[in-house]
Amino acid sequence: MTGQGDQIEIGAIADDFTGACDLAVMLRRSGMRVALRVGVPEGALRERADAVVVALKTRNIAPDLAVAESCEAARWLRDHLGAKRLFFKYCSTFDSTDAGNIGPVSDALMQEAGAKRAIAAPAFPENGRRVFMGHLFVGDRLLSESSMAQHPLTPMHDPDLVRVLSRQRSAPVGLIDKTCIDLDVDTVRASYQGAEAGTIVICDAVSDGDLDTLAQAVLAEPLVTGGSAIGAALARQIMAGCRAQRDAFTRPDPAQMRALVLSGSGSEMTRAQVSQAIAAGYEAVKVGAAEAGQPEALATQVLDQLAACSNPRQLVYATDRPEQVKAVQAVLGREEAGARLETFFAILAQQAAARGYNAFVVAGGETSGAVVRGLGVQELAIGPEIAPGVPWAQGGGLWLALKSGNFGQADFFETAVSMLEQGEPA
Ligand SMILES: Nc1ncnc2c1ncn2[C@@H]1O[C@H](COP(=O)(O)OP(=O)(O)O)[C@@H](O)[C@H]1O
Ligand SMILES: O=C(O)[C@@H](O)C(=O)COP(=O)(O)O
Repeated sequence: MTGQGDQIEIGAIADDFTGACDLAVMLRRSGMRVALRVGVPEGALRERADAVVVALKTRNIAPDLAVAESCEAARWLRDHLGAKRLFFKYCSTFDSTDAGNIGPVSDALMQEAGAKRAIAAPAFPENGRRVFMGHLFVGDRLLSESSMAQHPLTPMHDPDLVRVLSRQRSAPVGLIDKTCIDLDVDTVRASYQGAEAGTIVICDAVSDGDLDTLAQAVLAEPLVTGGSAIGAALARQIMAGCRAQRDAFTRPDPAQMRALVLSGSGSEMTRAQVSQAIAAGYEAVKVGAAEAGQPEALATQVLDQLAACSNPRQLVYATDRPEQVKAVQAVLGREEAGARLETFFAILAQQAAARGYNAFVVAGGETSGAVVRGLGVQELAIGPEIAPGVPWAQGGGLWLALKSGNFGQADFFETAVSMLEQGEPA
């Protein structure tokens, strides 16, 4: 497809790091060469790429800061790379609060892209996130009845996405529902183009076929917003008939590999994954927000404890039941509790890398953002997919698997570590 000096097909801005990896690997599936940059980038792109994903940590920061960083990234993608279209990646469970940041960032990116309207398509059917009549389902439950209602930072209590997004922006929010998607691409496009200027249109999708219809309808649009699955559908359209590209990912020498699993996610699936790893014999150290007030000392203590054991399967986790998390938040405050643990994991990763660990499996979006920043990794090459939406990635001499809270099966940690060890084909 495109080469150095050419325009890139998709310039994407992700609101968290696991989401960035998710999007990158979903784009890669169609044969695109994907580059992932950490933080607001500067300068030129060194590698050849069809799509570039900028990983930001803007999901839970003040809306004006999220807007400023996202716009800066958008300008880089447009002005330096000539991105043909912008893509705003947020969570397939629409993680946000009434203050934002999906609404404010989408509004600002519409302006940057010169878009009259934009779709909002969070559905990720392969991971059980579907939108029907504007309502988001996780598996067979409405969003508000799923474990997302208990999320430590963005508890989701309303499954009606038109209502959710309407609270985050003053311009209109529309809906293209499944009955429209089931007609044909032209009808979907006409419905989208008929929406009043400034509208963000929530889009139903219960299958990848629905997302393909939507992608065809908005292929020429300057901005698309949603989850990684609509990104993958766009990439399928763009890459139809093109030859798959090889990417820059290489595996570690198995003899040199030292892995550490870090879990700061409170999500239901991560809780199952932590339990399974402990049951499978991982050396597991639990940390809490109270003792994370002294992050350097705690990190040293944890690593000393791990160094004293001969078990190569090692896990450090803050993951706990929602009641326990709420109890700690009641004392420290939601933000302080989360920030303390994120700082701890960032320092722990730094210290671990200095002691020779070179492969990190990290559970949790905010946690992954903190860890990657702590490690100072600035760009990642995307490798093989461990589970839908979770790749191994390589950068700064390290290998990273950044897992969204609810992604992967119960044995994810062992699957990830053994996959890298055994050198499955990329
Ligand atoms: N035991 C705990 N007590 C308080 N906060 C916690 C605890 N465990 C994790 N957290 C915080 O909850 C947040 C989880 O967010 P994140 O890492 O994005 O996970 P997920 O991907 O599951 O949403 C982080 O800020 C983390 O520091
Ligand atoms: O779209 C998704 O579901 C993921 O890519 C994602 O963003 C999940 O967020 P975290 O669970 O906070 O990592």
